[in-house]
Amino acid sequence: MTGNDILVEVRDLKVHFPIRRGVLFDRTVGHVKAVDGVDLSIPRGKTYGLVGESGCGKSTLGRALLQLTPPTGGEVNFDGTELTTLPAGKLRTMRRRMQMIFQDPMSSLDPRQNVESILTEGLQTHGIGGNRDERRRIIGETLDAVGLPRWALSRYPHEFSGGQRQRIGIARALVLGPELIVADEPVSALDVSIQAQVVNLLDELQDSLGLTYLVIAHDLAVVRHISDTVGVMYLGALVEEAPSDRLYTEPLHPYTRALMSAVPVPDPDVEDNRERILLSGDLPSPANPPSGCRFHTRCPWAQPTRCADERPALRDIGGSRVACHWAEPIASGELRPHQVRPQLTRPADEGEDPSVVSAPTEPGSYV
Ligand SMILES: Nc1ncnc2c1ncn2[C@@H]1O[C@H](COP(=O)(O)OP(=O)(O)OP(=O)(O)O)[C@@H](O)[C@H]1O
Repeated sequence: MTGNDILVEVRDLKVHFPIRRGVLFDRTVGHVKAVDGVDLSIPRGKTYGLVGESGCGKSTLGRALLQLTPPTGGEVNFDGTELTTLPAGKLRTMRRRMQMIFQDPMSSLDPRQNVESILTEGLQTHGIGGNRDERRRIIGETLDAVGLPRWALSRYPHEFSGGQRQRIGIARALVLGPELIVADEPVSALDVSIQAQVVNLLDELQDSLGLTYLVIAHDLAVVRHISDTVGVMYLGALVEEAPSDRLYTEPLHPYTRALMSAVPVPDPDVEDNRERILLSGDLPSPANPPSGCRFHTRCPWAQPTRCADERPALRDIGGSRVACHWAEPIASGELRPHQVRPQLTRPADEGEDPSVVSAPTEPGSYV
């Protein structure tokens, strides 16, 4: 097995949810294009971090990858098997190898089941562990792996802290011996002090068990340290994908640059002088995405040509994949962001906060 052995390959994946209206006769009046043409691959034993703001389609992509939400189009290949056309019975068998960890362990764990029952359920469903002793052995090893004591078995989810509950969630996935784990916001419901422990646990488990991860997070800091590759999503599509270090040190897509510029830096001197990129407007609706580049309505570098009418493909630029027509002149500084004018949000005599500025929305020019 090599680092380039691809475990998961996603091609042109689409998930379009129908928008239905009508009381007597249901009719489809449009579609929410939650995922709209995503290509990505994850080598075995590696971590792919997926980031982007709320509503950009991260969770839907994770669920579609595991076929928990049926894709509308595209392909998902898992270890050589195409999942989108797999008969239901075979897909159920395959599920053991692909597990999910959720954001809020409290809502994903049944409060009426104790830990032993939670962990036994999956083993029984998949016919793992021939008898009670064998199942107990597997469960005991899994508890050790996630750092939970044996007495946890007889306890219920509400008797644990948030961090311990997430360990139960991880144990529930792990007990089946999966190869791929999709972790959807695995630490965002936890106290900051606990987040690092859970991230470290995921890291250790990957090392000891050779797991492959898709880690979904809106927080760039969470994925940075555990990801080998990071993909940035905007309105259902990847806008940039790069090796983790490179993405953070050399973001190329204007949206990635804006996300990075919002992350505070601990060094006060750097913090005072760092570039901050303001995005104008809200995230457009995935039911009615902008034409051309979906980011052009908020992009500080948007140009009068191409951006509004030509959807940029993800293309290779020195080891990153970037979906921007103007990535090279932006990176070189030849193309500059539109100036952020101090434009007050309310008339001056209404007691406004003069520090509040908004970026202009009209496209600028090549300078
Ligand atoms: N079952 C569904 N039916 C209709 N629309 C849906 C469904 N699930 C998600 N969506 C819509 O798809 C879009 C993407 O949602 P998704 O939850 O995948 O985004 P996300 O990036 O994971 O956001 P968050 O971090 O808030 O979960 C959103 O506009 C959401 O409202």
